Amino acid sequence: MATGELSEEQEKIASVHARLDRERAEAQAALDAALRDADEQRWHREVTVRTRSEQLSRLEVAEDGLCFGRLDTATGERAYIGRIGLFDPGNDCEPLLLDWRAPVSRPFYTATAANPEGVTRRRHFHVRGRVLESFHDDDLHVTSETLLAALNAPRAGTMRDIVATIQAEQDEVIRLPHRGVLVIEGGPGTGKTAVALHRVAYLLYAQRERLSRQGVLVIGPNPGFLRHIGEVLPSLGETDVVFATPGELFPGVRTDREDTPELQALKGGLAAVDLVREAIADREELPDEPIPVELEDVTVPLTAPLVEVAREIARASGLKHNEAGPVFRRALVDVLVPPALELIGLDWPELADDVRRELARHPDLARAAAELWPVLTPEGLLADLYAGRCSALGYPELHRDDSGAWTVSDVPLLDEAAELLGTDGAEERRAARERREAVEYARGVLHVVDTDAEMHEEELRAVDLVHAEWLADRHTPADHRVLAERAAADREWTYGHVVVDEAQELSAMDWRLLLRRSPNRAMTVVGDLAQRQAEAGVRTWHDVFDRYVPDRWRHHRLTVNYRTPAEIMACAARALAEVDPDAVPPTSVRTGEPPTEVTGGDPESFRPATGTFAVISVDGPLTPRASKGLEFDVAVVVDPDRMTPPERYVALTRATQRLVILHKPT
Ligand SMILES: Nc1ncnc2c1ncn2[C@@H]1O[C@H](COP(=O)(O)OP(=O)(O)OP(=O)(O)O)[C@@H](O)[C@H]1O
Repeated sequence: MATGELSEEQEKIASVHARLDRERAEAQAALDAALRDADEQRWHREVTVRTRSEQLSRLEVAEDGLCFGRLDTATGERAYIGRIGLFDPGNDCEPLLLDWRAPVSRPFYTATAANPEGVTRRRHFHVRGRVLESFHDDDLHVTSETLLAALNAPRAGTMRDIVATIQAEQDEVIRLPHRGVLVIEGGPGTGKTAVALHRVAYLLYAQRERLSRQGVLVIGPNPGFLRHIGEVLPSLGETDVVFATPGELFPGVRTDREDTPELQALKGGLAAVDLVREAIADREELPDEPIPVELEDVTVPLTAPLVEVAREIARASGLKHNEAGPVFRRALVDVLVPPALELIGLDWPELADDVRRELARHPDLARAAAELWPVLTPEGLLADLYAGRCSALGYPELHRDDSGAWTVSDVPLLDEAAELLGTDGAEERRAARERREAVEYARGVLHVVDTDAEMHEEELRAVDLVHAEWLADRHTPADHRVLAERAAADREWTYGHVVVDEAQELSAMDWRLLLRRSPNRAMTVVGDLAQRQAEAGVRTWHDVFDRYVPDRWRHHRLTVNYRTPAEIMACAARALAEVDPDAVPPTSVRTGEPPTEVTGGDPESFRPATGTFAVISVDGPLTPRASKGLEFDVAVVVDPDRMTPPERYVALTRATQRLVILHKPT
């Protein structure tokens, strides 16, 4: 590495930083101006402030490792690759720095000696702050020095982005143009999570307009995992992403309580849809005793057979339970008219109309309708089911004392119930009323404007140009919450893209819920069937996706292990063979030290002076289940023989440097 060349490259890096500084100053000035501008309409100002703040934070996070590579091509071109794209306005907007996601940057990740894609040199920069310490050129076929340096470095508490070292097999998946469900499968440490997150960043770049309107949902198994991966996308400047665990997918509920494996299996199977249907049907009741409805002259008994006829009419309407409530009530009136006339003893058509009117307004009948066909909420329905109704339905095992203390497996059931119950229309009626009022108000405003000034007939008037509906829309305050907040609070929100990590753990009912959130079926699904710990989880990907996207799902396998050195992987491979004798373990890219096996002693004694550390044991502090997707420089696995084979496989593949197997003395 010649000194002259180093200072030439340093100059280049300084110039891209200078450009970044200028863009930041411009964005800051625009933000300050928007904040000062009191004349601008409030909603307009809020939008400008938000857009500028987002732009500013994107530019700020790009600072760290802004430019990490250079590509030279056979045609004599030279391009610098970085975290964002920067252009030179003084030079016809020539690119100064290419965004890593731009199509022209692709050969930086994919060129090989066998297929150089026109690349003659790939250069990696090692930058600290803004100072270029060194660089090296790789010869397009050996494992890059930069990759090994990144993999050998001690881990921070949270996952980092890998933009500077994405490998060719990973790049292919990150940019795959597939529009349906993409299943990425691979053993532990093959970079599935890293790839899925970089795919999100890539899609946000390639389809920004659509995805920033609809947002992206990323599902991870538990809050610890979400914390672990939570920094990757912000470090790439992306924020329109909602992160959630399966226990947070029903608005208003947030839980990490687990049912027993038996209950998870019962609630997770598709038969649970019928269970929810039965629970609703159970609330469309017949009276034990006839209910007296007192009319002016006679008292008519509302008997079970009459209610049954009304119930059949309501059910035959095909409407959801809550939406069919008014149908049931009208049917009750209809079925009561003939017995009422019989009791009165007269059968005049006009009298029938009077009786019908009286019944329709009758409080006894309204009360009876509300009891026999109540308006139900998903939470109320399931709480009543678990509190006792489950026994009569043949599921006594569902009973629990704290019926409203939701578990993760209740979440898709609540969502199913919301689907089957529908709304009672109150929300829609309120929205329609507010809109009517806004239009009325706008009409009034237009009327004032129209009559205020004296005008000639041929002159254009406000009402000729502006409709009341349009004016009302302009003044209805828009919802300015950030997308992530709006989406997370709305059960009917549909996302532009859904990513599911540790997907092997999700039940059939979880998938039903998630596919509702993704009507366009644009999903990236990441998992490893050999690591499945949940009883109700995925057995084969065909089971899940043949049902929903028979010809729009693709399976892609990653085979290289970037986390665990070969010696540790060889030990973990024995656990893998117990899970599935035919499974092929991933190939480690690094070698390291063999695992240490000891009997007795304090796990804490293995804690390294620096770097991350965990003790994984069925009794905690970190259980195999909670360790899913995480990694540590040093991992102590306590009594692996007490774990199930998939638990053991997960626990033994968490270490990046050193694995200690500690047997408790018997
Ligand atoms: N190209 C790469 N450059 C640098 N680091 C990488 C690269 N690919 C993966 N890694 C690192 O390898 C480690 C394992 O990656 P990741 O957690 O995504 O694997 P995984 O397949 O999701 O594992 P698991 O199945 O155990 O959840 C992470 O530290 C990740 O940053």
